[in-house]
Amino acid sequence: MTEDHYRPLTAAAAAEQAPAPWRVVDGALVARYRTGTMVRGLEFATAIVAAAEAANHHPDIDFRYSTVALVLTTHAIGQLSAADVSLAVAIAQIADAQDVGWH
Ligand SMILES: C[C@H](O)[C@H](O)[C@H]1CNC2=NC(N)=NC(=O)C2=N1
Repeated sequence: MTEDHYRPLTAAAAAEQAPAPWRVVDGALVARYRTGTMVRGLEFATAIVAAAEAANHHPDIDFRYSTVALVLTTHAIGQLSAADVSLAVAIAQIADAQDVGWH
């Protein structure tokens, strides 16, 4: 893990760099996606876990019948880092690829 990977970020910087629907709440990046069914939610979560494993950086996942909600923060430094933004971007790309919305 390079130092840059866990480069600390201010809430403002993370909010600016993370794509919709990600936003900063209480010092963490959060997003809630509407999957519509738990089956699609599992497909979405499975792709998220693959990206998390590849990055060795993991979100908290709240997996429900029609939504998947996510929280990202860097436990190793107890605050937001570049790794959180990077994974948020990857998850937003997975959502786009799977046509998962958030409204
Ligand atoms: C040893 C391993 O690199 C660490 O435990 C990783 C795993 N995934 C992680 N995920 C998150 N969100 N924060 C971390 O600090 C973190 N650390």
